[in-house]
Amino acid sequence: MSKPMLELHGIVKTYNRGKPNEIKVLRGADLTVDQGEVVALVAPSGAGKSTLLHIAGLLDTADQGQVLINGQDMSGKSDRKRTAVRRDEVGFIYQFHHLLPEFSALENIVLPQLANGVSQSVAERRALELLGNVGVADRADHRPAAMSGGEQQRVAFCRALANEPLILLADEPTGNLDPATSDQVFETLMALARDTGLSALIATHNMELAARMDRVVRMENGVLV
Ligand SMILES: Nc1ncnc2c1ncn2[C@@H]1O[C@H](COP(=O)(O)OP(=O)(O)OP(=O)(O)O)[C@@H](O)[C@H]1O
Repeated sequence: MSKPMLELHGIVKTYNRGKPNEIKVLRGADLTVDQGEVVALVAPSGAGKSTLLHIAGLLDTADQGQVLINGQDMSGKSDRKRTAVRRDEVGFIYQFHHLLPEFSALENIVLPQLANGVSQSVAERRALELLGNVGVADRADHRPAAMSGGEQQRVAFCRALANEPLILLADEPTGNLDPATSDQVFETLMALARDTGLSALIATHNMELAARMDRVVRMENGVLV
């Protein structure tokens, strides 16, 4: 039996409501991602992929509609509750990685674990293992500014997985990567889905990569098809 991990029901989002520059980005988007399922989200630039991911990841709120995470309806929940669910159950890879510039790659992956009560030694071991999976263990002591864009992206991927989320949301996670590295990150993701039941929703412009995921959904005129 498949278990829904992320459910979006009738998500509506309008920016600049009532103003001349009003833009209706989401007009009733529905989506279910099951446990262990990796779904590609494909749409032209500006269609609303980031908006949808931010709402799904509880970083933003919808005007209408419901977001359920692991069966739990998050609509109307307090900020405190939403923050706790986001921290414990959701991993997010931003379009622009948002690594903490004053900390090393390792520290960027250790810190969210410490915030979740994991010990320093366990957190470091996990961070190094994650970095190793995507071929950047030798960059563990580098700060983001001393890494290439692709290396930073891979560190952001590891950070998103640091607290063993149920759901990974990613905004163009392989955008800066060459084909071989992109493949390595992708294979790591698919192995995690297979072995740990991680669910993922991945926005991408890379159609070849999208076709290798379990399912592709397209955003058209503010709905998912
Ligand atoms: N905070 C905001 N205020 C007003 N308009 C916004 C805001 N955020 C996004 N938009 C607009 O909403 C639309 C959807 O933006 P979004 O970033 O979700 O698209 P996207 O599909 O992720 O694009 P890309 O592939 O280029 O990253 C765009 O027209 C954008 O200009």
